[in-house]
Amino acid sequence: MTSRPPSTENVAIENVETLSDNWYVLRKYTFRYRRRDGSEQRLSREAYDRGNGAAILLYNREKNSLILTRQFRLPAFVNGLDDGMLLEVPAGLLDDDDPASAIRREAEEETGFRVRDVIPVFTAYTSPGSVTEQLHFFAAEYADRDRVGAGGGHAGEGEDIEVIEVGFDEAMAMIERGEIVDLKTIALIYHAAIKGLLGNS
Ligand SMILES: Nc1nc2c(ncn2[C@@H]2O[C@H](COP(=O)(O)OP(=O)(O)O[C@H]3O[C@H](CO)[C@@H](O)[C@H](O)[C@@H]3O)[C@@H](O)[C@H]2O)c(=O)[nH]1
Ligand SMILES: [Mg+2]
Repeated sequence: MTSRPPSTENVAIENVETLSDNWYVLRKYTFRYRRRDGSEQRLSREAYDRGNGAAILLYNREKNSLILTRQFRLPAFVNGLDDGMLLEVPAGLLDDDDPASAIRREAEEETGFRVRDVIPVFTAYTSPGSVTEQLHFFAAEYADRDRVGAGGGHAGEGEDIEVIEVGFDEAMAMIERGEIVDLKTIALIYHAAIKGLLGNS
């Protein structure tokens, strides 16, 4: 996020306080907000800034399949996800890369697949009431020969990522059975269905 807060004729940020700056940054913003009826309110809101990210649907038309990752997610674990193991499309933070470069890097680190052409699908705020993150969604076709490594992520950073190839029909059924419960993953699988990337065999 930019260091200088934005403003409009209806919103003026008056104060920014850093509440936590440990791994990522939690800030408290105090701002004047002009309501639609013209009256003004002074409000404060907290926003968690962990940077922006990218996610990708890796799909294979011939096999009618896609690549998912499975890893332990502490926030989901402490909020009701049985053993904390979450199925997701490959995804990661941009760090200092542009979205397309970042998702190529993350796809290879996490799954071992080196993808060439990545197609931008859409960009969306993942949790706009509390988290600043914008997530860039991509799709790319993969083939077995594109696998150049085992994936798995960075063990030194605590990543322990299992790579799973799933049939499209099974992935749709897993959403319905509540076995795929990650929103970015559901969004990309539904995108594949709606656009006929998979499932139209
Ligand atoms: N030490 C420490 N490490 C952390 C912490 N939080 C995250 N990490 C480490 O930071 C790295 C982040 O990995 P990425 O692959 O870049 O990000 P991600 O966690 O997969 O995030 C992706 O999925 C998120 C959830 O859907 C998205 O929010 C995000 O945009 C991105 O797409 C991982 O090695 C993770 O263990 C923390 O509080 N402490
Ligand atoms: Mg990741």
